[in-house]
Amino acid sequence: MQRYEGKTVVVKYGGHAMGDPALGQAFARDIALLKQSKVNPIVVHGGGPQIAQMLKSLGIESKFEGGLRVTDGRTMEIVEMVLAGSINKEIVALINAEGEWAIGLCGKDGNMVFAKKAEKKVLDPTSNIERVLDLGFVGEPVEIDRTLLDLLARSEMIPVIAPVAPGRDGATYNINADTFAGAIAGSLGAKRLLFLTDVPGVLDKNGQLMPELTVREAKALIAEGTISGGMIPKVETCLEALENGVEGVVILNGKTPHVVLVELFTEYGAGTLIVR
Ligand SMILES: Nc1ncnc2c1ncn2[C@@H]1O[C@H](COP(=O)(O)OP(=O)(O)O)[C@@H](O)[C@H]1O
Ligand SMILES: CC(=O)N[C@@H](CCC(=O)OP(=O)(O)O)C(=O)O
Repeated sequence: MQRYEGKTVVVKYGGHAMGDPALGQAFARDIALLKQSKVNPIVVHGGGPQIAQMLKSLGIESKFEGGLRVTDGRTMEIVEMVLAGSINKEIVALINAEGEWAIGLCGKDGNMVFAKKAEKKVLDPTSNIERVLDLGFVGEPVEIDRTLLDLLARSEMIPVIAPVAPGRDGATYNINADTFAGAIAGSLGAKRLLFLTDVPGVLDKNGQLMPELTVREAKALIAEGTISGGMIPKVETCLEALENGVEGVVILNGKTPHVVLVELFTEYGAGTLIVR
């Protein structure tokens, strides 16, 4: 445990890893245990499937471009309601039930994160011309003020953060939770950034877990197509976080009970560790 004492560990808790009450409780227990072990845990959560469900119940269709939710004004209201409201408070309550003091936040609180409208470019396969996608209120984090997080690190509180942030233009932006977690971890120079997803980690051509990867190896796996789909932006976020000063990033299965503790406190860990 000593290896992480006094160190910051950012845990990205994805929407696909949530839902099962027993798993949720095990996750909250791990986070509580980190705090009790003098580690500084910070939870950044997603909630893609839960947003989709709420939109559906309101008769609004979910639309994605390049893995990002096209977010008009009405959708942004629902995204904020679900992410910074119900999901955020659910995670806070789970951690509090383990005897700790969690505090639910989003980028707006304490002026923690400012975003700007995302400029996602795609190459049109037929014309080979690059075009900029208009994703509405999808943002990317551009300014992070660590004052509040530093204050909380010295307190009993565990921050639980939703990936919603204001822009200097007065709008509210929806940010991909992986991107948001990477930006927070980078700004704090975190010791570890853990991504809890729905696969054991990065798998090789034969579907076998790769316990450790360097930046160079990860780039090669993307180029040869072994890393594909949703794993591409996740690994790219990992590489960016490493460039920004995070010491190690791990992709692991959030559906395995107590995976956070197994990763941090056993010799072999649990998922794929990516290092510089
Ligand atoms: N080499 C690979 N190793 C593991 N998963 C991969 C790989 N290539 C593509 N994937 C896909 O990436 C998915 C994880 O990305 P994503 O669905 O975006 O995760 P999340 O919703 O947790 O953010 C896996 O479920 C898997 O289908
Ligand atoms: C811009 C964008 O796509 N934002 C995401 C934010 C939530 C998220 O990323 O949740 P997961 O981690 O569960 O996928 C969305 O609206 O779904």
